[in-house]
Amino acid sequence: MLGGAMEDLIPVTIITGFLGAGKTTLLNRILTEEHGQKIAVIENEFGEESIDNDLLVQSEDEEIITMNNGCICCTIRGDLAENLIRLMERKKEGKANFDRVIIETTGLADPGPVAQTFFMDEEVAQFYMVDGVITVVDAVNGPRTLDEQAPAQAQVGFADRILLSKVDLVPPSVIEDLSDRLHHMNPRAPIVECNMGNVDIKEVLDIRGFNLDSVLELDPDFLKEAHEEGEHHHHHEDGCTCGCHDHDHHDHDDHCECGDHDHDHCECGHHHHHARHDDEIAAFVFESDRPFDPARLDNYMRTLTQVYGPDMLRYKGVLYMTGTDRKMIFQGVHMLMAADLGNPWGDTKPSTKMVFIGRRLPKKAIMQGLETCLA
Ligand SMILES: Nc1nc2c(ncn2[C@@H]2O[C@H](COP(=O)(O)OP(=O)(O)OP(=O)(O)O)[C@@H](O)[C@H]2O)c(=O)[nH]1
Repeated sequence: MLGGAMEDLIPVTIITGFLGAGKTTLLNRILTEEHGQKIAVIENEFGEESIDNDLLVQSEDEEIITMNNGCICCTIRGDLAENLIRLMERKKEGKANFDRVIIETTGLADPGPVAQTFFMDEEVAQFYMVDGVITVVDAVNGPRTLDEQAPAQAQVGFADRILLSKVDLVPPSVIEDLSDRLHHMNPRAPIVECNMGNVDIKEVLDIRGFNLDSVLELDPDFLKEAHEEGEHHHHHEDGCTCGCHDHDHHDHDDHCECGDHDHDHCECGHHHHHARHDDEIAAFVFESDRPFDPARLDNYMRTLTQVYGPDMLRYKGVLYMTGTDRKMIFQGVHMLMAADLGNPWGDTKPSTKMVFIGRRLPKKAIMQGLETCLA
């Protein structure tokens, strides 16, 4: 189960970001700041020599475990669980003193399986909870990395917070474009600029990204664009002349045949917000004023995750359901889902808002599928 945010669980922050993005710089900054927290660090890197370990400032209070015989998102995932358990045993024996853990992944790691360790491994889940996934995106190399590297995209899709590093090295227009792009890939994650890892600690620790109680905050502009785009589809189908026969995929650019890959200037005259980059990872939002039928939704979500789970990075929603006057808070990571009753709707008009972040998900089919679950 996700989100069993019990007070005595040790919060774990997962720092990801592509090679050279600035993860170690950020981590060093956190470790040197006066925040009064005792932090254990798990460093994962490739290669036999632990280089980053030497780069990390070390004080006597810190536990630093280096895992350099493989990648914790794949080959040595079991070792991560083992290390976490060993760390907890040492804490119990009074040999290690920490009240939170930070994991720095390799630049190529997919944070999904790393986060899943905390839900799938029962022993680990007994002691630890994921607080959040922080993804560092480099403003200098980020745009190219996102174009070329699937793991970099997954890291963005998975993030609870995106930290933009090296903003000191690029003009504001680059930051603006990159932020815009990241926001469309993952509207859930606030984007925070950080220079040499310099960021308010509150943006990194205790963000409760996996907490079921946390509200779903989506930028109204993103929602507005999502609506406009929906309207556009209908309009488009009525008589578009751009020659693109697969309008459902227009926003993802998958099968667009209009031949214009810079859709900002697509000659069909329409404005394609999402298609500026052929990003594998994208987000969409489902909204409705009608309540869901719980059994139908449960059934549908199970089927959906069975088929598309590997490509469903993060999904979250505040749901309007029949049979209760309370909000249903729902979220998932790949195949794992969890739902919990939240506060009563009270004076607010009940409505559903769900966001899906994934790898080339069939947006139209999922929207239609969800529609059939409405009462
Ligand atoms: N100018 C500038 N340089 C930065 C910033 N953040 C990091 N760097 C530099 O970028 C380089 C890479 O930073 P690291 O923190 O080692 O990056 P990393 O993500 O840990 O790299 P890997 O462990 O190789 O994946 C270093 O030389 C840093 O000093 C920043 O905000 N501005």
